[in-house]
Amino acid sequence: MTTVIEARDIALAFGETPALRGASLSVQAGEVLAVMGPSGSGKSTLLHCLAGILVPDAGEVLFDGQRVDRMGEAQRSALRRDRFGFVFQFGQLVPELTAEENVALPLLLNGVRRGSALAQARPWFARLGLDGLERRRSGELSGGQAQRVALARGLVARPQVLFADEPTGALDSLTGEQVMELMVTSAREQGTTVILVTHEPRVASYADREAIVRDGQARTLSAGSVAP
Ligand SMILES: Nc1ncnc2c1ncn2[C@@H]1O[C@H](COP(=O)(O)OP(=O)(O)OP(=O)(O)O)[C@@H](O)[C@H]1O
Repeated sequence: MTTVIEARDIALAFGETPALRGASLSVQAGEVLAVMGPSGSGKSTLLHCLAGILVPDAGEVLFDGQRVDRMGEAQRSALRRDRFGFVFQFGQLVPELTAEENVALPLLLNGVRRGSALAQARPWFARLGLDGLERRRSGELSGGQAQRVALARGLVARPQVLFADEPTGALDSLTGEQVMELMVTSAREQGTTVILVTHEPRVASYADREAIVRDGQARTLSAGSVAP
């Protein structure tokens, strides 16, 4: 197994509030890892450090052997754009753009020409059960549809790692399970590693492995909760 991304003993405080206190975690290429733990334990902060959104005060973050914590903002931003995909709790689609333009966005930001970006975006609509919704804007989509569009946007550029922070948190449980199933299946098909923050054990059951964050520290449980 190859480690794709790793946190080594990272600490981060927001002013007086310690969010991470010596958290370590390593994620293998191609695996789906669920990050669980109580509210306020540091899950999102850990995800943001792994993704190069936040820089820890101490410790190391490595992606493909490179020290992410030593990179400048421009380099981290390029890393996020070129190698990572993101899905958040509330899809955060750009409301002025159509669904297919939203999906194509990471490709457009990577310099792919519009025609080609839209051509790569379109197959995702059939794959995620969104046929016919290509031209809708986010205000004209249901929560589950919008989240599937956000998922397609997260995966369209075939990122090495998809970071998902409570991707089903705003959905009812049936819709949430459909989104999870699509996320895990699509990521596995293209070999994308998934790091998924969730409160919900049912959501975590789609993962290969779980990491538990408590009081700013992480520990990983061995495999055993493989997708049904
Ligand atoms: N931008 C911020 N400014 C100040 N404090 C913050 C900030 N972000 C997080 N914190 C604090 O850091 C700690 C960890 O927060 P974090 O969001 O990582 O936890 P979490 O486990 O993801 O929580 P939840 O499950 O409720 O989303 C909490 O005490 C939180 O209040």
